[in-house]
Amino acid sequence: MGWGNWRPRFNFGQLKVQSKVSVFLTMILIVTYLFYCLTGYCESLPRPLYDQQSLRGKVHTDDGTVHLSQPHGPGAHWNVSVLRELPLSSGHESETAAGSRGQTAVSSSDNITVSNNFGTKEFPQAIIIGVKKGGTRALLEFLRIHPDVRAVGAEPHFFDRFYDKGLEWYR
Ligand SMILES: Nc1ncnc2c1ncn2[C@@H]1O[C@H](COP(=O)(O)OS(=O)(=O)O)[C@@H](OP(=O)(O)O)[C@H]1O
Repeated sequence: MGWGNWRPRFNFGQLKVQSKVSVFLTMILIVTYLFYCLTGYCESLPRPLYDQQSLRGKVHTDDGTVHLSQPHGPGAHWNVSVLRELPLSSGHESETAAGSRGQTAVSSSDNITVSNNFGTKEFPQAIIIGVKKGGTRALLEFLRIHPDVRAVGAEPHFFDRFYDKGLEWYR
């Protein structure tokens, strides 16, 4: 056993096979990634909301409140839903007025306003109030179809249950 017997033992045939396999696996990964991208699975970021001019401003009220009906009798129950409308921008208005409401709106030349107010905390611009079984849910769902309307998912019960938590909680 001397130094003369030592020789590096490279198995070039095995290396070739391994590199072919790794290239093949990389190709599979790339093809899979492209497939998922093409079928829409890469859309993880929230999309900006496009303000459509023809559908603008139908929900907005001056005092921001909509009263649907009044409760009758003792124990009558109010249903309250909260609506938030996206900026009412008419092309030139968006930068100033929307900005003063803490929202970001960018107006483009073809009258499409891109507004991105994710993460902002604002009070609602309209509140749906109605008795139990008065059909408030149906009204909310119809309004929610409008692309400029954002509404809370469930009834927030701020006025009857969580009023003590204050306006910061409500916002
Ligand atoms: N347009 C119209 N016409 C007649 N009835 C209607 C309408 N829209 C909603 N509804 C009925 O209203 C009931 C639901 O009301 P609410 O959304 O206020 O329900 S809840 O109190 O919040 O649970 C619910 O009634 P029930 O199915 O008897 O529960 C709905 O069917």
